[in-house]
Amino acid sequence: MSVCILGAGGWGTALSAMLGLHGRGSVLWARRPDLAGELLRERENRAYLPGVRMPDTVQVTSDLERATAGHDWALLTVPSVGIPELLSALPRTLGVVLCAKGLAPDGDRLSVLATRMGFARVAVLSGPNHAEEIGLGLPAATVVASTEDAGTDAALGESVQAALMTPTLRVYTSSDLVGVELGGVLKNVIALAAGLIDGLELGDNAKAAIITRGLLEMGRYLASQGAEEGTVYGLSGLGDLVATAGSRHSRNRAAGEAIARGQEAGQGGKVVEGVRTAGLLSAWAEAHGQDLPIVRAVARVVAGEWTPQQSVAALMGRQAREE
Ligand SMILES: NC(=O)c1ccc[n+]([C@@H]2O[C@H](COP(=O)([O-])OP(=O)(O)OC[C@H]3O[C@@H](n4cnc5c(N)ncnc54)[C@H](O)[C@@H]3O)[C@@H](O)[C@H]2O)c1
Ligand SMILES: O=P(O)(O)OC[C@H](O)CO
Repeated sequence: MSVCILGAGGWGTALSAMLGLHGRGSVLWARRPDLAGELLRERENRAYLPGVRMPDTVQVTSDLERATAGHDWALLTVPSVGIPELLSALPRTLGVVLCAKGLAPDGDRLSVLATRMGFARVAVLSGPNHAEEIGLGLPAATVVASTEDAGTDAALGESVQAALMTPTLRVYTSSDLVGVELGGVLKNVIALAAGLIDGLELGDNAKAAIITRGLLEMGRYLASQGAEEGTVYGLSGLGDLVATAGSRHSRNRAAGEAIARGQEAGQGGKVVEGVRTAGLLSAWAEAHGQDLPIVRAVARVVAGEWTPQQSVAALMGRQAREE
C-alpha cells in the first residue's frame, strides 16, 4: 500500500523516508517543481531535512492530481498557512489527515475548516515527532484522531494507524479530535516561551515553571474548546510539549531563544507555527475574557510590543494565587 503525502517540507519528507526504511511505498507531493526535481535527483531534501536519505520507494511529483490518484486518503504535511489553498484543490471525497500544528487564518481548528469546506472524512495526526529523528528511523509514538462527530470518519484513523505503524513508529488512535489537534497547536507557543528562557539564560527552575504552568494553560484552553480532560496529558499534549520545549531540533524553541538574544526569529525558511498561533490565541483569549498569560506574553514579544524581559516581569508580577 502506498501512502499519499502532500507537502515536501521536513515533516512530509521524514514520513516518506521512515516508510521507505521499512520497505513501504509513498508518493510525496512538492508544490514547487524545482524542489520535486531536486528530491528526485539528490534523494535528499537538503533545504528542509538534510542528512536523511529518501529511499527509492518514495515517488516524488509536483502534480497534485497524479499524487492523489488512486488514494483513498492523504496526509497533509504543509504548514497551516498552506492548508486552505491545498484543501481547495483536493476532491472532497478524499480523506484528509491534517498534520500541521497550527490554526486556520480565522483562528479555527484546521479540522473545522476542512469540514466546513465539505470534506466528510477528516483526521489529525499529532505527537512528539521531530522530523529529524523520525526520518532516521529512531523510535517514536504518535496519535491519529478521528471521530464520528461533525461528519468525520472514525474508520479513517484506523486506516492511518495501519498504514503508518512500523517497527520505529508506534501509532495510537484517539476519538478526541479536538484535544489531539489542539495539543500540538498550543505546545508550540509554550516551546517559544521556553526558548525565551533559554535565550535569557534564566535557568532550569524558570524553564520547569514555564513548562508546568504552560501545560496548565494548554489544558485550560483545550477544555474551553470541548477536549476530553485526559488528552492534554497524552502524547499530543504533555508528550509533544516535553519533546519540543527541551529540544535542539525545535524551531519554535529556537525562535524564542533567538528573539531573547536579539537575533532574527526565522529558522532558515522553515515554518515556526507558534509565532502566528500566539497572536491568534491571545486575541481569542482577550475577546472571550480567558486567562492565558503565557500565550499573551509570547504574543506580545513576537509582535514587538514587549521585550522578553518585560514578558518575564509581567508573568512574575501576577497576583499571588493557589496552585
Ligand atoms: N518538522 C517537524 O518535525 C514536524 C513534526 C510534526 C508536525 N510538523 C508540522 O508540519 C507542518 C509542516 O512542517 P514542516 O516541518 O514540514 O515545514 P518546513 O518548514 O520544513 O517545510 C514547509 C514546506 O511547505 C511548503 N509550503 C509552504 N507554504 C506552502 C503552501 N501554501 N502550499 C504548499 N506547500 C507549502 C514549503 O515550500 C516547504 O516545502 C507544520 O505545521 C509543523 O508544525 C512538523
Ligand atoms: O520544530 P518544531 O518546534 O516545529 O516542532 C516539531 C514537532 O512539532 C515536534 O513534535
